[in-house]
Amino acid sequence: MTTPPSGTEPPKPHPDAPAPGSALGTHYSGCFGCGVDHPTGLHISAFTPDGLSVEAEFVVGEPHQGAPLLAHGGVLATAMDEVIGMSVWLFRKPYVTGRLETDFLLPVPVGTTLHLRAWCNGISGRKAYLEAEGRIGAPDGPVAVRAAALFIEVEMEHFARHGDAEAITAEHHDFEVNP
Ligand SMILES: CCCCCCCC/C=C\CCCCCCCC(=O)SCCNC(=O)CCNC(=O)[C@H](O)C(C)(C)COP(=O)(O)OP(=O)(O)OC[C@H]1O[C@@H](n2cnc3c(N)ncnc32)[C@H](O)[C@@H]1OP(=O)(O)O
Repeated sequence: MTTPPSGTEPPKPHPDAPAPGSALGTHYSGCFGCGVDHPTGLHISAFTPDGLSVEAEFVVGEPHQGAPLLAHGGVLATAMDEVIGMSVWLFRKPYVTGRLETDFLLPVPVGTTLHLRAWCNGISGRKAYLEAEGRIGAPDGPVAVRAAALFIEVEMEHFARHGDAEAITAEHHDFEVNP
């Protein structure tokens, strides 16, 4: 379910994608994954090396423990969800997570810098097929976490209808609630 149908072309960068090397801002200041105003969030900040994929570093801290001095798997899955969500936003359409599969290959001690990378394997209709990995200590370090995801394209109205339209217009000035 997270593998693109055969014949799906690899994606090309969107004409409005950020330039290679650009930092990606937060999509919402209150986001648990990337929000700058979130008091206890993961505060993941990322950049795109190529307009198609995303790279970020996440330092595992004491608030992220599951077992003593080891990262909680759900926190690591959140980090994967976040960088995958950032990477699909490069295609300049809103998507939500439909399915997120996570493989935990190595324990991740508190204090570890996880080097995260997310990329898209293909888009077919409303479905985007994505992957991510988290490597310990360096961009070519051992893979501790791997994820595969199916994200589903939605209208911006999805967030207004189910969430807070005013918060969206406050941060996405191009979004009109009643266009
Ligand atoms: C202030 C601004 C805010 C706005 C910012 C916008 C830009 C964002 C930018 C950057 C983001 C960066 C970071 C984000 C990171 C976090 C992402 C998250 O965690 S998102 C939250 C968790 N996910 C949900 O809450 C989804 C809840 N689910 C739903 O709302 C619906 O189920 C939805 C929209 C996913 C699908 O519902 P339907 O009614 O539109 O469509 P149907 O027909 O059910 O599905 C379409 C196709 O997808 C398949 N599908 C759907 N769910 C599936 C699943 N779980 N597994 C497999 N296939 C699935 C279906 O089988 C169908 O396929 P067939 O067209 O028939 O081939």
